[in-house]
Amino acid sequence: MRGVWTADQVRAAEERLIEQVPESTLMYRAAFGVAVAASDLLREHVGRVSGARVVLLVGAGSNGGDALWAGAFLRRRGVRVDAVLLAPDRAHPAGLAALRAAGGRVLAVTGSRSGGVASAESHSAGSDSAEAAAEVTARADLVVDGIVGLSARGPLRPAAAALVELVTAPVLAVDLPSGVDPATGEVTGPAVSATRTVTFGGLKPCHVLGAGAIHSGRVDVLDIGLTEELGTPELSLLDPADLRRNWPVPGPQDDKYSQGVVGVAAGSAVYPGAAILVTGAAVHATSGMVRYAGPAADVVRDHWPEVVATGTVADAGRVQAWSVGPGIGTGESGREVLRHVLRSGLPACVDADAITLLSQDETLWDLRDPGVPLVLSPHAGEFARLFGPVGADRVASVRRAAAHFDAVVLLKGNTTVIAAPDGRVLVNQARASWAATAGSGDVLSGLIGALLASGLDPWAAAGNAALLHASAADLAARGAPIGASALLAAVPAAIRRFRRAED
Ligand SMILES: NC(=O)C1=CN([C@@H]2O[C@H](COP(=O)(O)OP(=O)(O)OC[C@H]3O[C@@H](n4cnc5c(N)ncnc54)[C@H](O)[C@@H]3O)[C@@H](O)[C@H]2O)[C@H](O)CC1
Ligand SMILES: [K+]
Repeated sequence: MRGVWTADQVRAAEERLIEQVPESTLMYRAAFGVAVAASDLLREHVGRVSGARVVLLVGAGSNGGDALWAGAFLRRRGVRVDAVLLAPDRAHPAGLAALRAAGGRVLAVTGSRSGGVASAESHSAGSDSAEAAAEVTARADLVVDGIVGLSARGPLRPAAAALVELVTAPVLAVDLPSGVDPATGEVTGPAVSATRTVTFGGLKPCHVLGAGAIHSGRVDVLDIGLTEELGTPELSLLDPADLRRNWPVPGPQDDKYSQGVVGVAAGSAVYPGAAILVTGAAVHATSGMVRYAGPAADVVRDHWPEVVATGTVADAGRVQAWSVGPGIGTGESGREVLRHVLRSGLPACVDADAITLLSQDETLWDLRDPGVPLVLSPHAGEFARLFGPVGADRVASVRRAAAHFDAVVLLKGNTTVIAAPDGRVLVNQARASWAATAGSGDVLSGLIGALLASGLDPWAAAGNAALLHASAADLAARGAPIGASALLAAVPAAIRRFRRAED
């Protein structure tokens, strides 16, 4: 599992570390890491380091300081470095002196009320027109983004925004791509699109959430001594090694019952698709047995002969967990199915129509045994019905909902957020949006139900299912749109890939 820490946590860790190590040492370490990454990128994209042109975009804070020091290190490798100071009077003094001493060129740009590069003023520090800054930026082999870091607030100021829009070269972001909200990953205006980001101590929310994850490019975490001081992460990400360790596979002593039998209550005679998809996902996710209960029993049997299918949940037989909801409808028959599942005292993944039913009829909650795990897996619309609009801070909303319902809540989306009632949060950022297709959520329900039946902790069940689901979508799509059936068919290949994956 990889941790993700908030800006406040990082600052607190830095304060503790500074009692042992001078602040400037941390900046050298950070800047040295940035310079190494910049050299790598130059080799990769330009084929050389010495003689290549690097432009540093430098803001008012220590993020700019990191960039300036990195520029000084790069000068020693023969790189031609231009620093564009976006807040010339507040540029990091020691960093600026170091860059100058190393022979770096400095251009100062200040924004005006009307904003933008064209209205920049000159500054005593250098040659200094906004046009000159725009020109060097447009000609750079690599741009180092030191505009803002952890203390970024709101959209980029106009001068920075205008320069960012001119960049065509690969960008190395220092700590995080400027223009992205550090806490939520939200992008509401011009923002740096980094090829690579070098961050310090640990990942921050903007590296893994929403548009921020895309704008960050590849993220390298550099331990400058902070990592030990960071404490409990705010969020976590599952990595392939977690999935490999967690995904249940049969052992020599296992039989079809011992691995956990999953019950599927989904679909209807008129809409059998959900039944087929949820059941199919459960069949592919784990070995053992899947029982289907509902009006689509005949179709399910035709499709998945290995499934034990019955007409009603009451006749389903023994299961260890339920996957309930997709396609059951929001009328009385669906309500009766959900009642049965909630009364059963078994772990359940509650999705789709079952979520709508819960949002319409509060009394359904009373049927639940509070000691038994529940996973709610809404999309944003269902979440809104259940708990109110998600808002910009998805993590905070989902965490509140999980505590409120005393359930694991998995909010689907390009960034899937999975919160446990005790406040733990997992996020899974899909690399592409191929899973945004009808029926894809049904597949996820089946995966979660199967993992619950195998006895996995419900938070881990939901998280592992989300990671596997996104990976199956990528594998199936390979660059072209897919339907949920193709996603479902790719589930075994995705499991195989994780089970073979190296750490
Ligand atoms: N603790 C660590 O991990 C280390 C961090 N380092 C680097 O330091 C920055 C954080 O530095 P800080 O001075 O706190 O803040 P910023 O550089 O992010 O800049 C704040 C500065 O920028 C102005 N500003 C805020 N929002 C905007 C905006 N939208 N547009 C333009 N300007 C903006 C604001 O006025 C402030 O003055 C961290 O990211 C690391 O890169 C260390 O060097 C190593 C240890
Ligand atoms: K930055």
